Amino acid sequence: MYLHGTSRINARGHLEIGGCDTVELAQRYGTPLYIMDEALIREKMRAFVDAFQDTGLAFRVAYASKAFSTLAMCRIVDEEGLMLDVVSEGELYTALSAGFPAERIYFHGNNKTPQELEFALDEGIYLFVVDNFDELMLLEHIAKEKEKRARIILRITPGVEAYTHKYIQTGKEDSKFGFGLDSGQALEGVRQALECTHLDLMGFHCHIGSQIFETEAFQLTIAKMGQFIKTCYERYGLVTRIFNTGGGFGIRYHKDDAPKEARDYVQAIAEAVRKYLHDLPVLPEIWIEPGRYIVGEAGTTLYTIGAIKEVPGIRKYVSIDGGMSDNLRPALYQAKYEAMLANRAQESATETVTIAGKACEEGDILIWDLKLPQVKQGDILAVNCTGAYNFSMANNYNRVRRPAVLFVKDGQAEVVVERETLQDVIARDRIPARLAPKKASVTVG
Ligand SMILES: Cc1ncc(COP(=O)(O)O)c(C=O)c1O
Ligand SMILES: N[C@@H](CCCC[NH3+])C(=O)O
Repeated sequence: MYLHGTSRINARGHLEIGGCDTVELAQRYGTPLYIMDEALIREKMRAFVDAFQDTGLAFRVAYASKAFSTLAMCRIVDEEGLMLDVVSEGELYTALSAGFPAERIYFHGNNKTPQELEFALDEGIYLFVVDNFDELMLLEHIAKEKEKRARIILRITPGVEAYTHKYIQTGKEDSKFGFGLDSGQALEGVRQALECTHLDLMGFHCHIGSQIFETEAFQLTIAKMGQFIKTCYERYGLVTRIFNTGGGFGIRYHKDDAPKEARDYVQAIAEAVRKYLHDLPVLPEIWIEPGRYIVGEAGTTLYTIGAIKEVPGIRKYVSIDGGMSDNLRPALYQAKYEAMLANRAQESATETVTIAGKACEEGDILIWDLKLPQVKQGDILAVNCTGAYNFSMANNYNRVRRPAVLFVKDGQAEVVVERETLQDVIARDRIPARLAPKKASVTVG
């Protein structure tokens, strides 16, 4: 397994992250357990900022909080001075509750509700990324009622197909997101936005997908957007102040993945910006909004190995105490992960096994054909690169309790999200009086 950030094998032959022995963490906090390497998160954020600083462009780096959003994470984003992209009132509420300044937050989403728009407007967020004509009218109406002005940028679908899973391609013309560029919707969106008396059109956004390795897709997008931005200036005199090129930068989940460094992505973006936007009256501020690249490699999930079943001559299923409830990505995108035995990290692989989750679904397979030392019940499996879209997509299917999240750094482990309790599982259930039991039958929990 590829070791990221502060991960290493310690003298006891155990996987260590952030100076903490993961086997001890599993014993102390239980499994499944999400572990986040705080130093690596910060390093990734700084890599983008440093790379942009070297380009000399005016820029902003945002963190896409959908990848992993908790109060503690928002504190780190704030301390590192990044902007924050939220896509729901829940993410916005999390950020504000963490003391994240509203003026560094902006709001994404293809169906923001009136309640969400009002909440965000009242809190004074920096801007809204308007996704469609209906939202444009709705936001104008709400801002007018409140006698406020809202900054906006329009989300444009540039018609670029990035090489990634089709469920996470978002830049193609046939997408639920954004104003289509090729169809002319984008230009019409600009015309309508400029007529809105309570909206300030600051610029544009586009995001072509996620887990993208090639820089060419970003450059092609900038080329198309550069042309569009020029057309907007010529036709409407619109000076584009902000051009957000989105996120989507790929990471190394698996040995076959070949991502680039933050610097490579930024240099490619900067090169394309200079090439395709140089003849504008003002070069817009360039924004990016990575999620996965910042937190993905920083996350590791620990599981305890339970039942082992051999299907003679076919395969050996090794079951863990989690699965698609804490990591939906293999079931949803056929995502591939690497893993190791955290308690026997120096031992060489002698068998090929399939890691099965505990959900009541045949498709709950976390990793097919993984090479490990001879596995025993009670071993601790560490799956790496689980920092993005694992905790944030976790669910209670089968009424499974969602795991705790730890931040580890310099030998210290801190719980940033508690493990759900059995009481949490039923906390919002109500029994109508007519169905009330004579007495509760549970004695634990
Ligand atoms: C609009 C938008 N911005 C940013 C992101 C973050 O993407 P990633 O985590 O791949 O960087 C996404 C998710 O794909 C997105 O839809
Ligand atoms: N959740 C997805 C990516 C989509 C991100 C947001 N548009 C993943 O796990 O890869």
